[in-house]
Amino acid sequence: MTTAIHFGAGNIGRGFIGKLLADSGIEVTFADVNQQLINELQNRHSYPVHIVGSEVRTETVTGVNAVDATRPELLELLADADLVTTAVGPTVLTLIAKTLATGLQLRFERLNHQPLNIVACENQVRGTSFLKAEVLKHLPGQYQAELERCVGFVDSAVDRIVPPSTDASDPLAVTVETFSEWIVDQTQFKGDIPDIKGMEPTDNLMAFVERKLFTLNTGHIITAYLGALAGYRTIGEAITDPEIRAQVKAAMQESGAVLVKRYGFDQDQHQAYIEKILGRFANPYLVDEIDRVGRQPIRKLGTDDRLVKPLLGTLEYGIDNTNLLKGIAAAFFYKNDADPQAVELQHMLAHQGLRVTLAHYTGLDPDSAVAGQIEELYHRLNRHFA
Ligand SMILES: NC(=O)C1=CN([C@@H]2O[C@H](COP(=O)(O)OP(=O)(O)OC[C@H]3O[C@@H](n4cnc5c(N)ncnc54)[C@H](O)[C@@H]3O)[C@@H](O)[C@H]2O)C=CC1
Ligand SMILES: O=P(O)(O)OC[C@H]1O[C@](O)(CO)[C@@H](O)[C@@H]1O
Repeated sequence: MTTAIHFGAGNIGRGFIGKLLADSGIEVTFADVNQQLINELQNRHSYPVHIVGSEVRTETVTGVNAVDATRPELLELLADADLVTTAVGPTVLTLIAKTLATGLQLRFERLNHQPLNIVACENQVRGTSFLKAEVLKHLPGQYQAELERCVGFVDSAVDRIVPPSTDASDPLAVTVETFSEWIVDQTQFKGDIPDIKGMEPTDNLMAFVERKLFTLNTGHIITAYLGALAGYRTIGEAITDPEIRAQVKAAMQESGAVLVKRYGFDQDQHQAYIEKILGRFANPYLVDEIDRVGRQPIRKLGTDDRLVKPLLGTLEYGIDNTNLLKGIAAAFFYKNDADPQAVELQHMLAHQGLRVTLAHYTGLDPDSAVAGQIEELYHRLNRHFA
């Protein structure tokens, strides 16, 4: 039987990747640091997934186990596993890299030369390649050739909206939308590509990664920041505001024009993809807090992330970008005392002003025309919502 270790028994871990693996007959062990989740999974070996859309149904995932990610038992499991997946968040990849390297060393010391594939399922362009670079920092030099021979680091794109569950009666319950898409780079596997229903191999991953991040995530973050400014609490509330919906749609069309130009997507199909995403944001059965989608604004303002990368594409191809610029301006209003990045952003903004803060976190030239436009839009939004 194929065995998989999945790092992160959170929303995507339980509601998406772990479920697909278990449904495909793979023996899944979740590795996490949340003791309550670990205990519940070890006791019950199963959990419910509420799938909500035009129909609502509950499926039960069975036959799963859990291990404390800080315990040596995990290393034993890594020494034998066929597949490792993660859904822990990009910042935690750096932390689990050391554990992975130690497990791989044990595997190689035991002369296990079976192929192992590792797939990071994060909102990050080529997150698995990033993880590989982190693992290599911790793996002694004599094992690195073996790693290249036997371990596939497979980049992927993941798309399913899974907010924290509102089912207070069960800590393992998870609520997911009907839609799901998991696309993996077929060129990076070692050995056979595992047969997992719902995992789609492609030889053109970057097109799909950028399509997802710079459409769904771009639209989502702009919904969150404009929604927060207008005083809404959830994405569903914000996207039903006609003005916000129109701006979010226009921003996705701006980034969409870049994607169509860069990857040759069919224009009409891409428009339908945008409409479908707007419908997903408005899913009345999902309670998705603006603070979940807006979290870590500094990461999201990064040069390669969902706001600035599409903007740079519009500059490259000479495409209109008014709504993307407005989305970036709106990010500077995002306040959340529980989010250290939101606090840091506001602190710098208050002390250094918009241009310097913008340039610092986005990499944009503070004297560029777009920086000037963002500043102007920032002041306009300030006046509008004052
Ligand atoms: N929730 C969503 O709708 C989507 C999320 N994603 C991405 O999936 C990733 C995970 O997101 P969520 O599942 O929403 O987050 P989450 O916070 O629900 O789950 C993360 C899990 O990782 C665990 N964790 C933290 N540190 C760990 C460590 N050192 N070792 C092992 N486990 C550790 C946490 O305890 C938690 O259970 C993120 O990269 C996110 O951007 C991608 C698509 C959709
Ligand atoms: O998980 P992140 O990168 O913080 O961003 C939240 C985004 O990820 C998702 O959870 C899933 O793609 C979206 O709902 C949202 O745009």
